[in-house]
Amino acid sequence: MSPLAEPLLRVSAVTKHFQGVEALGAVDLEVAGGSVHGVVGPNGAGKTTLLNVVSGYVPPDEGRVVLGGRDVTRLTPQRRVPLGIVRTFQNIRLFGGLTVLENVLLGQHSRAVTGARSLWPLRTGGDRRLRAEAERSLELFGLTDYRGRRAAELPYGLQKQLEMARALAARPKVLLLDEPASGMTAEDRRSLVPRIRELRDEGLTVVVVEHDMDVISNICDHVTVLNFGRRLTDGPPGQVLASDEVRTAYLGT
Ligand SMILES: Nc1ncnc2c1ncn2[C@@H]1O[C@H](COP(=O)(O)OP(=O)(O)OP(=O)(O)O)[C@@H](O)[C@H]1O
Repeated sequence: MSPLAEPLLRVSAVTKHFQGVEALGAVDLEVAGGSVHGVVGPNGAGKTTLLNVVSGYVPPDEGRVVLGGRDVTRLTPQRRVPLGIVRTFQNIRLFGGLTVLENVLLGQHSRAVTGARSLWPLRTGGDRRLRAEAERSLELFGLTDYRGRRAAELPYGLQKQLEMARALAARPKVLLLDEPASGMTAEDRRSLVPRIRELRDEGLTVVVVEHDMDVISNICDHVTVLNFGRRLTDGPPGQVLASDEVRTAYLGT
């Protein structure tokens, strides 16, 4: 990002404590539109808390979250989705009894309305445009052949892909992925990389928390490293991941 460009997402001086533990201490994050931005760091560094603050699941003690110039710090997660902040979770949260396609259709409607009307496309078969969009999300994540299967029946790696397909269906401006590669087979991990790149090439902005450094270095334009709730450093992945201070933070030596 050029120093003059306004980031699409800006987190400013966010602090969060849990019972005296500082999970985040005055953390800044600037995410350029159309980029993939990685957030890495050792266990307990504050990565998920940062995603929770950006998506609205955890209110910060101090600091601000601004999307496209609009302050969203006080909005609920549900109010942030239609504005374009959509996330996946470390622990999968799907509707196991619904089909793969139905899960994606529900994802589409989380961007507009909540309550009974949000089930409208399931009841009526949905309109063609929404269907086509849902099919596209399924295709992108290799789920087309599974569209009629109950989500709970899918193997774990495909459930993770479905979580991403459903989040994508909400048409995010910023897609927040919490450990998308965790629990996936090596093959699933390999297929994740081109999928996320393709989304970025289409203009989507992605913030990804991930422990797999191969995935991070293959998909990210920029990486922020957290350590003990503080921003240790940030920059291009090659430079950041090779730095001595980052290696020391990970190895604890
Ligand atoms: N709801 C909570 N209640 C109490 N403490 C919490 C809560 N959420 C996070 N913490 C604490 O805040 C700190 C940061 O946790 P967080 O989950 O954000 O780290 P992380 O970098 O995502 O870790 P991991 O890589 O293990 O998922 C940890 O000390 C954690 O125990």
